[in-house]
Amino acid sequence: MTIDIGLIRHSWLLVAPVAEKVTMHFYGKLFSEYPHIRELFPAAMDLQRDRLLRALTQVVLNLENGASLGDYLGQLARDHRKYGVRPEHYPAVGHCLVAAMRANAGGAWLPVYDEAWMTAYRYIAEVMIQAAEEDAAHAPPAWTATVVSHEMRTPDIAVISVEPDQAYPFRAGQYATLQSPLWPKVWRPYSIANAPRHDNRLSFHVRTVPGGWVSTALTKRTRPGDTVLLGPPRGSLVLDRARTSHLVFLAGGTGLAPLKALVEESAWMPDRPSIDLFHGVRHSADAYDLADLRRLRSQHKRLRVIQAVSDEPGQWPAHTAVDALEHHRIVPDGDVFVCGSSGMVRDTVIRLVAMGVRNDRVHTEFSPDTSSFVPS
Ligand SMILES: NC(=O)C1=CN([C@@H]2O[C@H](COP(=O)(O)OP(=O)(O)OC[C@H]3O[C@@H](n4cnc5c(N)ncnc54)[C@H](O)[C@@H]3O)[C@@H](O)[C@H]2O)C=CC1
Repeated sequence: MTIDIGLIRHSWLLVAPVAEKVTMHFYGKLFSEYPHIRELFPAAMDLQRDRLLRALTQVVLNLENGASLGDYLGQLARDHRKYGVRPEHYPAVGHCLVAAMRANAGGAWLPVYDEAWMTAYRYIAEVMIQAAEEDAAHAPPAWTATVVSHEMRTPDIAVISVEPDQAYPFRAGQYATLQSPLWPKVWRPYSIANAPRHDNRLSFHVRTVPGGWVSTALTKRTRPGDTVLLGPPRGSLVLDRARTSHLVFLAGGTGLAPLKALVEESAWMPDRPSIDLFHGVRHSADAYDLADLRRLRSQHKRLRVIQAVSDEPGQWPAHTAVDALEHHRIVPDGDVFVCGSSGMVRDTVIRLVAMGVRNDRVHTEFSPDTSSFVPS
């Protein structure tokens, strides 16, 4: 089948400015015409709507690039298995999507756009159904994991270790989506804070987000012996083992989690890289992982850990992780990994590039179906 990329792009330009209206219309139509599909979704749909928008944008932007579109759709399909999506749901979604775009294009929608989108959608559905089937041959849609330890390290940061009920293959630096039984169908991403271990355990750094359902459930209402659900591992914040001699890690708050996993992984490499890990926190009391970082430093002689405190008047020099990097006059000559809030990541990358660090040496997490990596 040939997808008419020109028609898809042209029609997308008509609806992109009213994309939110399109998604509202889409879900309204989907749930009224196919009520059985409603039960796959959580009660509150706000984040879900955003995800659809982002997924559609990714598809439209990547139509020429078969390999990257295939990878993206494959990941989307594997991740959607945990929602209970089945092949028979795809035609309903395609039908409602095209109808929602047509209805919101201000009368400018042409019949040829219908055909172009249905052709593209059939291709997307085929790729996703096949990827989900292949995945089902060796992995469950989600893993049940038992909480084995739950430590409140500060009044609002918990370090939680879980043991999945079956093997959970992942790479250091990746993240998983978590669901608490207190909020069925609501998933939130958290980085896995350790490299793969023989006992299969995973640890997560969770800060209570005010009003955040999952983060509050995990920090305040979860205890050892409880279970959580884990979606499949995702993300590309991983080490390229071939080119690691000196690494700089810049973490903001609980953005430390994936970088700690990378430190652990590199500690086991035959040619251990030297690592400068900068951990930025707002107040000294937020340095929730000092004891573990000290333990890591004793195992990894080429690891340097520098804590930076940004919001304490009287502390000098008051700084963020990247301020501390400059203060120590370290000029990164290898890969630099940055993880924290989206503002921290954005501003840190700007500073790094201004310092002369090459763009392709800077690694950040970008989750394609969330605007930024925002647990809540
Ligand atoms: N828990 C996890 O597994 C992961 C969390 N994250 C994200 O990391 C963030 C951590 O948040 P919190 O722990 O509340 O820490 P936070 O956002 O309060 O601050 C941590 C540090 O980042 C600095 N910072 C904040 N904005 C900055 C900016 N624009 N430029 C430079 N530095 C800046 C602060 O001054 C502080 O030193 C959250 O946005 C979370 O979504 C990211 C990946 C994994």
